[in-house]
Amino acid sequence: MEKLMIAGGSPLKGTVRISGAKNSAVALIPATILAESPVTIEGLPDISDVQILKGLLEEIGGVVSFENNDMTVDPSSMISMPLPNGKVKKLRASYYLMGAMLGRFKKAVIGLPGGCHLGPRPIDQHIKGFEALGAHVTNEQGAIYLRADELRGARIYLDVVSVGATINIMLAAVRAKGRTIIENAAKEPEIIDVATLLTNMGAKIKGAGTDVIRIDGVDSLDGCRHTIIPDRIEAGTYMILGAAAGDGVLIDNVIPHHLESLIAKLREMGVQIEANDDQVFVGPAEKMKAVDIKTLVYPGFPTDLQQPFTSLLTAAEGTSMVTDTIYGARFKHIDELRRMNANIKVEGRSAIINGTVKLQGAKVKASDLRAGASLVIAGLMAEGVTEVTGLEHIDRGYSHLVDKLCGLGATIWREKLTKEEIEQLNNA
Ligand SMILES: CC(=O)N[C@H]1[C@@H](OP(=O)(O)OP(=O)(O)OC[C@H]2O[C@@H](n3ccc(=O)[nH]c3=O)[C@H](O)[C@@H]2O)O[C@H](CO)[C@@H](O)[C@@H]1O
Ligand SMILES: C=C(OP(=O)(O)O)C(=O)O
Repeated sequence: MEKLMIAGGSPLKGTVRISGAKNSAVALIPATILAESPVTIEGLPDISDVQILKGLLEEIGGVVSFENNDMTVDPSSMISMPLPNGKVKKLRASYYLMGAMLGRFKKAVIGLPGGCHLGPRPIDQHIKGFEALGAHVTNEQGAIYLRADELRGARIYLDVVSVGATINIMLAAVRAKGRTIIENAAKEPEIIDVATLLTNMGAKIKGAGTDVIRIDGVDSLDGCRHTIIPDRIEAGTYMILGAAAGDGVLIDNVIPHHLESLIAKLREMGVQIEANDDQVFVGPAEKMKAVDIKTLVYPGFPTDLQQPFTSLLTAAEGTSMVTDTIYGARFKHIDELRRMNANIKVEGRSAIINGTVKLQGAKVKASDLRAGASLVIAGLMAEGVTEVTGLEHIDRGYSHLVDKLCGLGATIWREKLTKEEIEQLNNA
């Protein structure tokens, strides 16, 4: 086990290259199950979620190679092995094995997923979709059992706009007989990315990226090559970092259109932002103004950037309010930021941040992935040394974080935890 050591205060400068999108990667990899021949996905991020999914595909008989960020999956010998426990609980996106295996084998047994603890994260809309397609779905001792004699296209209205349910239903429906219509679908860029891969495999999908997706099922899907989109959340994290502790940071390999809500908010604070086709420059701000943000489904402000943004707001002059309408309890980072001298109150679904304060280095713990990102940003803004534990969360979603930050001039390194520190963490 390791911790991150951050000596704050050195202004960050230079260029950082963004990796492939985690939330695409974790759906594209299971989608390969649906093909009859090898699929190559180029530009995957080096994160633990990708490694775990690779292991899961191997457990069901896939032949997988992963070199230089490109993964080739030969799914031809896969079988519908039950995956009730173990690795499936280490990440959220193992739920995509349900849709993909149901689509290909018409049966699957998958344990309930893990992922960030952000309050309740039900999968009722995924199950509603599978049932509408003709699957019989039961929950037995924490594992979801899915079985269908045949999948038939259906009209499915999502009661909640859900990224996971939209993609999962799409994965199963591409191999159903007839037409499926998903209404009130999520519109995140990762959904378009998955639809692009499936279309290249031979699927017939229209409307991905809008709130109505039409899928005409096909009998079989073939292998293909696909290049993943850049990670808008990783890019957004570095943009926030550039504003919080930067002296001119160029973010390379980004689709600025995916980050319009963040760009608008940073500009409102007084941060200088210049965007071109695939780069965003974040310039230094003399003084930053407090702003309010409310997380919404895409293209609204992403919940996954709410926690990193909160750290930035500690340096803004005045009172800011952050409201998370997607995950009302996504505030576990706040206690840790308070340890670092932040002046933040949580009331219901909102955090109220009073600035400006100078953050102070402290020993803090990442409770989830983006809490980790918020603490790293805070550590780089702070006076003195910050120690961040809970790196297993950060490693789920940030490829080569230390190397990328060192490349921008940060003083940050990983250190092994001592026996005493491990004991303290286990007892906390
Ligand atoms: C692997 C992945 O892509 N993770 C992302 C995905 O998570 P995930 O796909 O789990 O998030 P959803 O879009 O499904 O969740 C949105 C909201 O709907 C609720 N809900 C969802 C499904 C359901 O069946 N029933 C239900 O009530 C959730 O509790 C949440 O309040 O989108 C989230 C919202 O943008 C992001 O924070 C996560 O980074
Ligand atoms: C919540 C997140 O991830 P997951 O859904 O994989 O837990 C995230 O990426 O911020």
